[in-house]
Order: sequence, then structure tokens, then C-alpha cells
Amino acid sequence: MIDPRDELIAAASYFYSQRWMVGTAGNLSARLPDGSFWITASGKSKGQLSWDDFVQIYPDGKLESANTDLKPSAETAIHQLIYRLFPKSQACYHVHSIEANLVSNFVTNEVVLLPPLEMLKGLGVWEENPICEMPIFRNHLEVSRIADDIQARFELNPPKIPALLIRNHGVTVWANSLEMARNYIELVEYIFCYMVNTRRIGI
Ligand SMILES: CSC[C@@H](O)[C@@H](O)C(=O)COP(=O)(O)O
Ligand SMILES: [Zn+2]
Repeated sequence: MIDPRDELIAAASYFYSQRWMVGTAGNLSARLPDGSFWITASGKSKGQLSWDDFVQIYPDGKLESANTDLKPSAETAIHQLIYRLFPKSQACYHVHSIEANLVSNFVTNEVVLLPPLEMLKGLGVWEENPICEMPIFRNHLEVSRIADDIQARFELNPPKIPALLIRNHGVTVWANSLEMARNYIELVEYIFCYMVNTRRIGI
């Protein structure tokens, strides 16, 4: 099996070049056949990751890393939850863009309506003039509280698209392959950019 860290490094470097993973922002993970997953270590510059900048988390919560100083991403609890809620997911990507943060403030409620763009097909919504909402969650200092909120809402009301937005923070997507996860980030960021631009020109 190919080690997914190469693709995670390539994706992070691309997202960094798009200014969606500026500095240490964001985290990426990919699952392995034994149910464990590689996740970016906390506080690493996402534009220049190497194999040693990842931590492997096992289903029982145990972790393994190249050196004992490495801590798993502060947002590991969200990745663990996503893999539990959506067991077919093989990758979970989280980035911080300016547009995502602007869009998260377009509304004060728990969802934002997405424009009925053709691009939604790329996120699995094959409908004419779809009514498609992006779930929004409150940002808490304690990441476990964000994960608890996601679990409580998604267990009752699973989302139509494999994405969620944390207000004033960033977007998280999950997918059945690393390639799809990268596409989903690009698609949601395109949609956020479109939404910001429609506001800017007043349509
Ligand atoms: C630029 S700080 C951003 C962090 O607080 C966090 O939101 C983030 O996405 C990265 O945290 P990390 O622990 O490196 O995975
Ligand atoms: Zn974050």
C-alpha cells in the first residue's frame, strides 16, 4: 500500500499555495486499512511538511509518532468523530480561508444556503436547482466541544454534503479517497468565493 503521507504533503502544499493553510492553519488526515489514521502534527507549517510531521492514531486512541515531542493536531477529535460517523471516509481535510470565514458570518443561524451552482454535483448533489445547506458550528476554544456539537447534530440530522463550516474558523470535508477530499476542498472554496463575490457586486 502507498503511504498516504506523500499525498497529504502534496495536498497541504497546494492548499498553502492557495492561502487556505497559511502558517500552521489547518490539518489533514488519511485512514489506513487497519482503521488507524495519519494526521498532521500540531503546529507544523503546512507549506513544508515532511513524513516526520505526522502522528498515527489508532482506533483505541493510542498514538505513534517519529518523535515523542510531536503532538497530534489540536483538532484530532473532529477527525476521529468524522471517521466514526462516516465509516467509509478515507480522508478528512480542514483548511482556513478568508472566504470561508466571511461566508460563516453571512448568517447567524446554524446553516448557510449555498447557491444552486453546477459545482454542487461535485459534492454529490445531483438535483436541478438544489436547495443545499452547509452546516455551521460555533467555534469553541475547547475543540472537544466543537466535536460534541457536530456529533449531536449529525446523529439526528446527517448533512447532505460531506462538509461543515466552523464559524470564524474554517471548513472541514471528508471523502472516500484522498483525491476526492482534495476536490471537495477546492469545490467548497470555489462556492465560498462565488458567494463572497456575489455580495461584493450586489447580486
Ligand atoms: C493558525 S492557528 C490554527 C489552529 O488553532 C487550528 O485551528 C488549526 O487548524 C491548526 O491546528 P493544528 O493543531 O496545527 O492542527
Ligand atoms: Zn482549524
